[in-house]
Amino acid sequence: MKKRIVIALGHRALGTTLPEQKKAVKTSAAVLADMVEEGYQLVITHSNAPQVGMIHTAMNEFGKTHPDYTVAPMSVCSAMSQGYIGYDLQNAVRAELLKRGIFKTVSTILTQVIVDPYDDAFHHPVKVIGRYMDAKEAEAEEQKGNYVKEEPGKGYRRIVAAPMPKSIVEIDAIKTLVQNDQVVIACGGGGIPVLQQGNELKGASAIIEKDYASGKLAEGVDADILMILTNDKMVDIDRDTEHPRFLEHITVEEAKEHIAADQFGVNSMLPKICASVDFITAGKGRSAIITNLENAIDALKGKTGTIITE
Ligand SMILES: Nc1ncnc2c1ncn2[C@@H]1O[C@H](COP(=O)(O)OP(=O)(O)O)[C@@H](O)[C@H]1O
Ligand SMILES: NC(=O)OP(=O)(O)O
Repeated sequence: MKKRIVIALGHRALGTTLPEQKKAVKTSAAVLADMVEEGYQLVITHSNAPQVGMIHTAMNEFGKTHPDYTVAPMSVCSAMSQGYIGYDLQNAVRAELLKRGIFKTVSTILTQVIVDPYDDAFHHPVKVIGRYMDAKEAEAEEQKGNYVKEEPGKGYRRIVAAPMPKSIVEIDAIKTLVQNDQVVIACGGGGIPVLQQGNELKGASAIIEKDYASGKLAEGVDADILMILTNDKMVDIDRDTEHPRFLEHITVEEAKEHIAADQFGVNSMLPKICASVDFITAGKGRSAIITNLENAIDALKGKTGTIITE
């Protein structure tokens, strides 16, 4: 039976601007097509913070010349980012598969993810989105009721709430496609955060951390492997000391010990490790791999990367 894998593409595998993304998806598509050739069933997901910030800025610019325009909600910008990234990615993967004589539908599912309206994250925005702003632009954002954070020496960035994903609304559609051996892109940018109100789903002003959504997605499609592709070949510990150590193969228990020892960046590596631990713990025989695009295929063969198992 084919192994099912959820692959989460981070910033490096996607690029941050339009031309960068166009180029990056081609490089990523070649690796994703290698995985199809290796016999894996793929569910792909991705980051979106630079793209969603860019879309939000563009929508606001439009508003300046259209007085009856109301600011585009973050959930709408999130949906646009899924469409825009998914469009580039699905075409790049489709073309790469065709080049190899593989005829497989690649589609993007516009995915909504339910969040809890009482999630404490709504009171403590931490998720950085978009480009750097100068002090004047930052002040204008604050006057609109938005939150900004200063990064000394670099400028200001917008920050939004990052509530935890509770459930994936379109999970049955995603499962149907992957069960039929099609390539699916889903839960992009952590999914569009929505609040359940009776029969209605209302967009929430937030961005879900894509690593947590990736873990939920991997659970939802009952994947064998959750692969998170980020900047570095391996996760390390004691990284700010003279003796950093790469983690090759660790168990969930060891991962938990490193979490307790604050070994991981709170808004960068920690969500990747926590999502991996939750995914592995929720099933049997599962594993998670954290590495970069260049080493993805070798990591699947157990030759490199940080591999986490039960
Ligand atoms: N212990 C760690 N090992 C490896 N990387 C870490 C660690 N702690 C923090 N990081 C940071 O996590 C970054 C990757 O996370 P992030 O910037 O969120 O990227 P992505 O877009 O891939 O999700 C790395 O570039 C590194 O700076
Ligand atoms: N949604 C999300 O987590 O995006 P980034 O990985 O770009 O921060």
